[in-house]
Amino acid sequence: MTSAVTIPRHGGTGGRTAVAARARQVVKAYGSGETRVVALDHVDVDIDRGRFTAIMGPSGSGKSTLMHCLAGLDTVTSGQIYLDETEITGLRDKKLTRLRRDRIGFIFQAFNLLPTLSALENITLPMDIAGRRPDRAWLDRVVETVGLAGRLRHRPSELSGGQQQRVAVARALAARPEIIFGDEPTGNLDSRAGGEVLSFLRRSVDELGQTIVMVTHDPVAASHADRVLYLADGRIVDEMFQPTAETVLDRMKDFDARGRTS
Ligand SMILES: Nc1ncnc2c1ncn2[C@@H]1O[C@H](COP(=O)(O)OP(=O)(O)OP(=O)(O)O)[C@@H](O)[C@H]1O
Repeated sequence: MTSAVTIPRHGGTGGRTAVAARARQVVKAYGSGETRVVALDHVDVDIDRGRFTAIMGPSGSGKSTLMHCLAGLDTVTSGQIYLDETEITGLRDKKLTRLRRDRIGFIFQAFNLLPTLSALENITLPMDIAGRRPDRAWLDRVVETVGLAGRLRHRPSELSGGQQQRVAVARALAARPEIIFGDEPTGNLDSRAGGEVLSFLRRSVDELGQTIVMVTHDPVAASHADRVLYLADGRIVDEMFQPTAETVLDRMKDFDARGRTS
């Protein structure tokens, strides 16, 4: 363990608010007239800092749209999104790009690693681009947390899918973003590799104080979260704290029985 690193704990928010991100009355509509689709219908949500939140719901319910709007990857039709105290809706492109680069981390289903770079070079690439010097002690801690020590000189093609996604997780964690968004981060992995990645995400919340929001279809993946939000037809219709795979699955069946899912 490296003692030089300050580890924020639950409750200790480092002077920031206990809510990492907020959506207020967010509407996102695509198209117009007959083809208009309301993907988000007046969504209000607070994302707690230092917690792991999963977003679930049937196909087309608005999960990715909500994540993209919260992360400033997509604009909203109306309403506001805040990252900590910064309202990101209304920020101009340049400022938004810088905010995403400096304050938000992403993990996608496709690992998006550069094939010619080593694992370590991939991990530090976003910081290199931003001209930021990686905090060595933090980087060591992250690499240790995601279990990559000994693999750092390997190229992505020399790593398994699970290891590649762990590099992507380390890349997201290395810059110490305020919040990490994951869109089906284990969607391309078998259950064992997926389980490993999920436990590293869990550890990064418990041990590094990271805030994570993850879209998933998988009750087992959702069971690693502290809280599950359920979307249906662009609205948050339910939530669950301290989920287990069984309780999540039961809740999904319940929705099915009530005809709320497609
Ligand atoms: N670029 C777009 N143009 C038009 N409609 C869109 C666009 N993106 C999403 N939609 C629509 O918005 C709704 C919500 O889509 P979204 O991708 O957020 O759902 P999801 O819950 O993430 O679905 P899935 O689980 O299938 O990925 C859907 O009806 C979808 O067809």
